[in-house]
This record gives sequence, structure tokens and C-alpha cells, in this order.
Amino acid sequence: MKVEQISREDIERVVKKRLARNQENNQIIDERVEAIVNNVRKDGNQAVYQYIKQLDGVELDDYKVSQEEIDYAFTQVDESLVQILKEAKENIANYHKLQKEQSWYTNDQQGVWLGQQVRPIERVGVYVPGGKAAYPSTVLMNILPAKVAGVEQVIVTTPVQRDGSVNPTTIVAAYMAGADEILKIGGAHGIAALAYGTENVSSVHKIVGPGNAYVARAKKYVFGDVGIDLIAGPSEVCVVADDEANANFVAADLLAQAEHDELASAIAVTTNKQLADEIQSEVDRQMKKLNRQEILQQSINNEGAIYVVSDLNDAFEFVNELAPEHLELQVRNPFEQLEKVKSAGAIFLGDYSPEPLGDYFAGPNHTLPTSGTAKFSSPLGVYDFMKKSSVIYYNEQALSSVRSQIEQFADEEGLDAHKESVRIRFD
Ligand SMILES: NC(=O)c1ccc[n+]([C@@H]2O[C@H](COP(=O)([O-])OP(=O)(O)OC[C@H]3O[C@@H](n4cnc5c(N)ncnc54)[C@H](O)[C@@H]3O)[C@@H](O)[C@H]2O)c1
Ligand SMILES: N[C@H](CO)Cc1c[nH]c[nH+]1
Ligand SMILES: [Zn+2]
Repeated sequence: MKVEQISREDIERVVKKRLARNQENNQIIDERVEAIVNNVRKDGNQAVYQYIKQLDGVELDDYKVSQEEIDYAFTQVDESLVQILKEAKENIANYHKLQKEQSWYTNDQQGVWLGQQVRPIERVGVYVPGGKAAYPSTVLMNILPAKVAGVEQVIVTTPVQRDGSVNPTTIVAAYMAGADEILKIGGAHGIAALAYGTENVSSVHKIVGPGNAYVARAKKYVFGDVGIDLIAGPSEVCVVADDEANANFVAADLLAQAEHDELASAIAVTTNKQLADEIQSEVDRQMKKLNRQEILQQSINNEGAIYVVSDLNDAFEFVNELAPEHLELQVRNPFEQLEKVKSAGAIFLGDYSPEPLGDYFAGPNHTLPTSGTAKFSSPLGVYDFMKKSSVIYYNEQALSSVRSQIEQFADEEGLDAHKESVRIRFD
């Protein structure tokens, strides 16, 4: 993991170069994704089964998880883990209940009644990643806000494992969170099946959930035909560390994100060169003891970096340019620094709020904007599962009092039928 000293003038260039690397990867992936999505849209099941065979290495007869498989999954998961899932579920549901918006109406007592009706989306697809690891936590994070919003039908899709099954904890978590159906379709073909439906699956109205670059680009490609939540691609962490930070903690937190994906990005930004060197050697030392060596080596060597800046203001300049998925502030008085953050998916304060606390347990959602998209988007939340309709009521007298304004406006736009629709009610 390289250590690089950067000045204020370098920050924009360094961050833009990092984000541009993503764009280059994306161009190659986009061509592949386009072909997969279009083939599933055209050929339905036949294409789905063919991609499951080609990309996931499994010949399936049925990609729906059956009741027998659900029952069997419950026999495979330890009671202690079920208990943990229940606690996490409670924390996540409680946090998300606070996000629920209500419909509202105004009544001016003069015959005008306006409002905003809030309704859940009816049918939602949840992508749960499962290529390199299974993510039961992501199941909870994506289904629970949908259920809090009142979504009627939640269809989960996740890659099939080599033996033709789905990870049992994923199934148990999906069942506990209220999934209506679980499909064994990963990657871009999973996204296409949800977006356009197949002979066995009705299409959904919106697709949520993180995944690798193929999944993230497929979501972007189907957007418009269905809704999507946000671009949640390979994981990222940026740790801001001042001279009081603990190098062991910082290194451990960098590795915790790096282990997700070869393309995961783990960055430390520090004001202290000596700490940077300590973090670097700690990463090397700790990495040797971990599983997933191949992924760790690649992500740490290619995507990881430790930047040394001259002061905390420069550190926040860097952060706001990067807009990382996860930001950790391992600095003195982190609460005082919080207001300097303009763009980040989730912000972890202090030495004892490591990012995995948020991944599994605290309650806020772990599906977060990546690749700089935190500059304009927010964590997955109940609001992603709700839509709004405007409500308008005028009585006869109220309409009569504004008819001339509307008629003149319609004249101005040359829209006679608009004018007539008002006039006809009175003349
Ligand atoms: N942002 C979040 O909240 C969050 C949460 C969990 C995981 N993640 C991220 O999700 C990702 C999970 O990735 P993953 O790979 O483990 O699982 P995944 O389910 O996202 O992707 C696996 C699928 O990708 C497809 N695929 C793989 N190589 C392909 C190729 N060359 N061409 C076409 N399709 C291909 C396969 O069909 C496979 O089923 C990681 O990047 C991790 O960082 C993010
Ligand atoms: N850190 C991931 C989001 O980038 C979420 C996750 C799930 N399980 C473990 N981690
Ligand atoms: Zn994680």
C-alpha cells in the first residue's frame, strides 16, 4: 500500500484520477452488461438459465428457492445466529421507522384543499450480492426499509452457489425480514430478470441493493424502465486520522473494506507522516493473518493508498472531493469536525465506531452510494420505497376566483383546449 504526500493543489487531480479509473473499468463492463440484459429481456428463462450456467457454473432446473429449501435452511443456521439476526433486525427496523414520511394536506377554508399523498411502491426487487461472499446483513438492510414503507411484494435475487443452493443464512434472513420470493439469479442477468420479468417472475417496479461492478452497471442500464435506488458498487472506506489516531485500528478498518472485492477502495488520509508509515506496516502485518489473501492483495495494492496532507482542512478537502461510501473520523473531537463533511455515505465518529458496526448492527443502512455518487445521493432508506402523488381540490367558487388567470396563461401558451376546460364550467 503506497504512502503519498499530497498538497492542496494536488487533491482534485488525485481524486479525479481515482474516479476516472472506475470509468475506464465501467466502459468494458458496460458492453458485457448490455448484451446480458438485452438477451434476458428477449429470451427470458432460456437466457437466464444459460447465464447461470456460463457465469455461475451451475445447471439449474428451477431458479426459485422452494419451501423445502427454506425449511432446510432453518435447520442449518445456529440458534445463536438467529438471535443475532433478530437483534440486528430490531435495530435496523427501529432506525428506519424514524424515516417514514406521512401524507399531508392543507385546507385554506376557502374551498381549496391541497396535499401530498405518500404511498409505498407495490413490487420491489432486492439484489443481494453473493459471488465472493454471502451477505445476510444486506438482506436485512434492503428488505426491512421496504417493509417499514409498506411494500407489498419483495422479490430477492442472489447468485446461486456452486452446489445449486443459496446460502442458508441468506434464506433465513430473507424469510425473517419478510421476503415473498427468493431467486437464485446473480449478476446482470438477475437485474434483467427483475426489471423485465421472465416466464416465471413478474417484473418489479424498482430494484435496490448493492453488488459488484456488473450488478451496479446493470442497474444503471435498466434505470428508466424500472426505478433504482442508487449506485452501490464495490465497497469503499476513507479514514481520516490525526496524530492521535491508532495505526492498528486504522489498518484494521482499511482491511475490513478491502476484503470485499479486488476493486474495493481503502484509503487513509492523515496529517502525520510517521502515522502513515505505521499504518502501512500494520496493513502488511495484519493482512498476512487474514483469509481472502488474493482479494486483499489486489485491492490493497491497486486501490489502496495512504495520503499525507498538511492539515485537517486539506484532509476534508480530499474527503469532500472523493465523497466516499464510508468515512471514519479517527481524530480528536470528531463531533467538532462533523460539520466539515459535505459528501459521504455514512460517517463513523471516533476510535470505537468501526465501519463493521454499521455493516451489521447499529441500525443505519449499509447500502450506500459509492464511486463519488454520495455527492448527490443518500443511503438506502424508507424514502426509496415510497412515492408521492400531489392532491388538488378546488370547489366551484374557488375555481371561479382564479379562472381568468388560468385562461390568460393558456392563451399565452396557445393552448385553447386548456382554456376551454376551465371556461366550459362557467359560461
Ligand atoms: N455497498 C454495499 O452496501 C455493499 C454490501 C455488500 C457487498 N457490497 C459489494 O458488493 C460486491 C459483491 O460482489 P460479488 O462479486 O461478491 O457478488 P455479486 O453478487 O455482486 O456478483 C456476483 C455475480 O457477478 C457476475 N459476474 C462475475 N463475473 C462476471 C463477468 N466476468 N461477466 C459477467 N458477470 C459476471 C456473476 O453472475 C455472479 O453471479 C462487492 O463489490 C462488495 O464490495 C456492497
Ligand atoms: N461494507 C459493505 C458495504 O460497503 C456492507 C457489508 C455487508 N457485510 C459486510 N459488509
Ligand atoms: Zn463490509
